[in-house]
Amino acid sequence: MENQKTTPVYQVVEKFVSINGEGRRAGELAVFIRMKGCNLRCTYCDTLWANEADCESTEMTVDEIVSYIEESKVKNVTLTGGEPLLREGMAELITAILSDPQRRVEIETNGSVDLSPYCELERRPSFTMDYKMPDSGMEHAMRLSNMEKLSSEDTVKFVVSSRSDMERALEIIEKYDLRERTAVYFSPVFGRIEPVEMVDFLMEKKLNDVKIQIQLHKMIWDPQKRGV
Ligand SMILES: C[S@@+](CC[C@H](N)C(=O)[O-])C[C@H]1O[C@@H](n2cnc3c(N)ncnc32)[C@H](O)[C@@H]1O
Ligand SMILES: Nc1nc2[nH]cc(C(=O)O)c2c(=O)[nH]1
Ligand code: SF4
Ligand SMILES: [Mg+2]
Repeated sequence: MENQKTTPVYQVVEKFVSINGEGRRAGELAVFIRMKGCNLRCTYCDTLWANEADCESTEMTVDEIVSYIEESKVKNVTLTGGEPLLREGMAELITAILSDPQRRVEIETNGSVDLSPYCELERRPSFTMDYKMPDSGMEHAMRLSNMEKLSSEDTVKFVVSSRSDMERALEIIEKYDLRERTAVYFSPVFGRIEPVEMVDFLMEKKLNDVKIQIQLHKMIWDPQKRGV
């Protein structure tokens, strides 16, 4: 009995179907599963509520999450948070979701958690990995060994607040040859920087193969609205 494996449960703070407002599949329908809790505290986080210890959550098993996804009839699944990769049993959940060959799993992750265990899965999820900028206050937490784990199916996202953040992003892009490895996105911290300033930066630096993306859901709904 002592070695009996316990079934993992996941603390889910919200689940919903929407269009993906971010990343390579922006504009497509996706099912979102948002996990509670985060190890970082970015200055701009739009989901801080999900990281609070007293945030209400529902304990869900793998089977319950997969049933919810199945019932939605939506193929794109986004696991987010909080920080989804802090949870025990994430590999098990990803494998169960991907047992349907039609589905795709995208993981929004904060750059501080080792991606290796998930790269070794039989079907690998797609990572949208933030590299946290100086203005987030969390750059010190970046796990640089993740850079070499990224493939052409993944994305590195720089969520920038200022010109100096963009200068830093450019240093990182060049240092790790990111455009040769993976997709590279710049996204504005909502309301903190004018997107036109970002376009000007790309033009000034002749920065090819970098995409600017504004969170689409915040254009469609009230930017504070949850569950969309
Ligand atoms: C809420 S986080 C959850 C996943 C993970 N903790 C992370 O940081 O990647 C999802 C995405 O939203 C972005 N984000 C959070 N607050 C934002 C804001 N105010 N403006 C733009 N993007 C934001 C994060 O940078 C991240 O790419
Ligand atoms: N519509 C919508 N798309 C998203 N893509 C990534 C999100 C996230 O919070 O990780 C998100 C979100 O919160 N809403
Ligand atoms: S890592 Fe993600 S969830 Fe955590 S504080 Fe930063 S943006 Fe928010
Ligand atoms: Mg969000």
